Amino acid sequence: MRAPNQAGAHSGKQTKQQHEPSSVAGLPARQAAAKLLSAVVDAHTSMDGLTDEDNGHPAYRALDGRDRALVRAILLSALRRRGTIAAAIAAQLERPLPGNALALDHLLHVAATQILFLDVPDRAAVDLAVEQAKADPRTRRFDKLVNGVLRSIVRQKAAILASPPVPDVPDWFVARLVEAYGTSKAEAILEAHRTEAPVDFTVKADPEAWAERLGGIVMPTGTVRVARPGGPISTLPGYDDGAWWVQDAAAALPARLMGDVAGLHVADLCAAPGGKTAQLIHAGARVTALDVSRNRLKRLRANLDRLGLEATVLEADLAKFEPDQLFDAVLLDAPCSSTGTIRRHPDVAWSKTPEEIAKLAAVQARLLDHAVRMVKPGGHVVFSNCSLHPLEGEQLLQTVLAERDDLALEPIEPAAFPELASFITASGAVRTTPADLPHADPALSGMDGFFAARLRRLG
Ligand SMILES: C[S@@+](CC[C@H](N)C(=O)[O-])C[C@H]1O[C@@H](n2cnc3c(N)ncnc32)[C@H](O)[C@@H]1O
Repeated sequence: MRAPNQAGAHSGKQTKQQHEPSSVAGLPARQAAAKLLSAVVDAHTSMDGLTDEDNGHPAYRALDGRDRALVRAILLSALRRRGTIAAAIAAQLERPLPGNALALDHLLHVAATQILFLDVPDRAAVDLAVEQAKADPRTRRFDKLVNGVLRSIVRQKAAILASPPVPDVPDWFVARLVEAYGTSKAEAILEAHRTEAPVDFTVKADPEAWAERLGGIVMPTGTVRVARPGGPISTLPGYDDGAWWVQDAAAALPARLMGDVAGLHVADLCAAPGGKTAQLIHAGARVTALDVSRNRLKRLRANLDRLGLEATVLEADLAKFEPDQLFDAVLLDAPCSSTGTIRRHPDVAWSKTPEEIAKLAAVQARLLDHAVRMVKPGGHVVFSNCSLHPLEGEQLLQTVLAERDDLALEPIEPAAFPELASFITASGAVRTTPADLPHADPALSGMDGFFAARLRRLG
């Protein structure tokens, strides 16, 4: 198949997209999927924002519930398997698409995703893609190429899916993983990323009984894990009674590193939507939960209400916050690149950039400085985030500790936390990745990438 030449394809930047009104069923959903895919990979926008039911992308909000669900499904698979899909498309072309053929590229990705990974009839995926190409001046002349490439992918589907895996994240991301974890662990992380994450629950009590009721298993760390819950979360048993909350197995670890917090006044900084706040209150702490985001604090309040738990909630920017008292202990679950959550949010690998990771590391160092000032001398500060990149974890901590003499790392002892032993690093911090907590069933494997360290304020 011949790829279009540079002159024949126009980038979104050069030509305004002019969609003709479409009466073809299913076409608006595919058009919206291509627009949102472009927003993630070209404009580095997060999928959560684009698919927000009230404030999301207009093309998404114009769809009904069924089409919105289809767009989300297309995007999740298109981003999770982007390398595989790109390779399948490239293999059908005599030469690569030019870099400015973005609209055509996104259209092909959206259609190939449906053919390879979704339960959409192949014929519908191909025909709608051809219609989509014809409806857009940037792609109109390539309708035959679209048809040929996609039909070829349909014919080769089994072989494509059986071929050796290629990375489904950008090259820089692979390089960072290899640098941090070595080739074989990096490959295991990339493999874990290919399967959708299970749903994890932190339960107030009796994990075995809840695992049975929810149709899941109890993980070695105490989290209840369900591969495919039988319906929306809010319809599951125990939801209305506040018996549990959804929280990845790795996200449940940092609060536990604070040890026995019963009776202590603990500040949960960067607290929303409140998973760790709930753990701390449930463990007997008096908790002040602070976050800068009003919307996210609304979710925190709703979550605590449902769980029947109480905290003092503060809307404030931690970087400017001056407490009128010092806390016994502080948890800082800092805003980060979220690259540890790639299985749940496959857009993260494509929407984040190395520059952003460096900036976020600097923000976190500043927030940690404020967090330390808020704890009484002798008190614990647990610092955590859901990044896979050492720049935001191991390296950040090393720099902070080298710069200040009022802070010491208090290593996590495997004897005190035997269930965490395999995640404890040589220096006594906790590091998890999606390749950890393996299970024979990939749908029950893995956990988010997290870094957590326990520090003590000395003076
Ligand atoms: C990783 S999330 C926290 C997740 C939460 N700890 C939990 O377990 O549910 C990071 C949070 O940091 C908040 N945040 C970002 N910058 C902040 C700042 N300068 N001050 C306070 N909160 C901030 C964000 O609004 C976000 O809710």
